[in-house]
Amino acid sequence: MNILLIGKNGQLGWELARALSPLGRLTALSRAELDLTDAEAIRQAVRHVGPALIVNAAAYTAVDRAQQERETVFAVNAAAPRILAEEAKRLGAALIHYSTDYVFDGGKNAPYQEIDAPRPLNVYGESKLEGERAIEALAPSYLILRLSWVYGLRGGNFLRTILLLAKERDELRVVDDQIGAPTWSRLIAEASAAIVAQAHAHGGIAEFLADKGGLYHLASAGQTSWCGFAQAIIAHAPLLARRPPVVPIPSREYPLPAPRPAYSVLDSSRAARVFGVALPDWRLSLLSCLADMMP
Ligand SMILES: NC(=O)C1=CN([C@@H]2O[C@H](COP(=O)(O)OP(=O)(O)OC[C@H]3O[C@@H](n4cnc5c(N)ncnc54)[C@H](OP(=O)(O)O)[C@@H]3O)[C@@H](O)[C@H]2O)C=CC1
Ligand SMILES: Cc1cn([C@H]2C[C@H](O)[C@@H](COP(=O)(O)OP(=O)(O)O[C@H]3O[C@@H](C)C(=O)[C@@H](O)[C@H]3O)O2)c(=O)[nH]c1=O
Ligand SMILES: [Mg+2]
Repeated sequence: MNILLIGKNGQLGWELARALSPLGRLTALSRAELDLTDAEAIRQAVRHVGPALIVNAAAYTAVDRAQQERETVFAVNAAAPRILAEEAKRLGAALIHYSTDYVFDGGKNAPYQEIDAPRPLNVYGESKLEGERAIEALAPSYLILRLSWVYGLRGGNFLRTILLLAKERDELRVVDDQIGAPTWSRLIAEASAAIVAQAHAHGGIAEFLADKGGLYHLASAGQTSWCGFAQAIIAHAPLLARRPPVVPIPSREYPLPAPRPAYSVLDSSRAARVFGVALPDWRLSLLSCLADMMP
């Protein structure tokens, strides 16, 4: 099976390149090799590879910068997925795409299900929702996995930021009124690969996802605040020379251009039921990830 992976240098893309490689002949492209703001380049790349499966791990993910760069954000997060959906349809290929808990407004106080109505608070979330809707409208065989608070040892993410700040600051001040579930990029990639691997028994990936695909939530079990996440990182990161205290603060004391949902825990039970993939509690995964920092 030919697999086309887009966004191979992102935190999730890097893990997907590893996790998907046993499943087929993988062509993995970086931004330098395929710029998703170039519609014609997307069509050419897909037609050149002729994949049975397209996996899109690329996105515009700078939530605050996105507020000022609406046009580029929508090109990458909405227009590009639309083109991928059109091309997947044309080839009879399956499309796997990732979305975010930031499609929700945070007004709920129980885990969000796939049937809950999205209402994004920021440009990033709006653009990701439009990308979802384009795929749902156009692709006959697709899987959209909505993720939350993705971290890993590579790329820009909250865990890496906290490890850097621990070296520089005597005290960290982190918001404790935004609740979600930190999710390790490696486990998302492995769960994605496990779903793809199930297609063998179901007549191929396009047939499998035409039947069982759709929109699914996939995040760690449990929940915490960014402050709770930061405290766990500082407590358990190996080889830290200093472990400064992490002080809880309200979001109003950490003003940012983009509003964020106060609550965005995802209910991932549908993915567990249909595909048998369920991620462990966020603390357990964090410990596995931190253990990976050891030489
Ligand atoms: N990070 C998170 O907390 C969350 C992420 N998600 C979703 O998960 C998916 C993966 O995100 P993640 O790995 O964390 O994000 P990263 O920001 O780590 O990676 C995104 C990748 O997309 C690439 N990219 C950006 N713009 C373009 C472009 N114009 N053309 C081609 N490639 C481009 C980046 O390239 P370059 O390396 O050059 O910058 C980068 O490699 C995305 O769909 C994201 O929306 C969902 C929930 C949470
Ligand atoms: C570094 C830092 C952040 N914060 C706050 C700011 C913000 O409200 C919250 C989260 O920080 P960040 O800006 O790193 O996280 P953010 O970019 O909002 O993360 C989001 O990224 C996108 C791509 C997603 O899809 C989401 O699931 C989510 O992971 O923590 C502090 O309070 N103190 C600090 O020292
Ligand atoms: Mg960020």
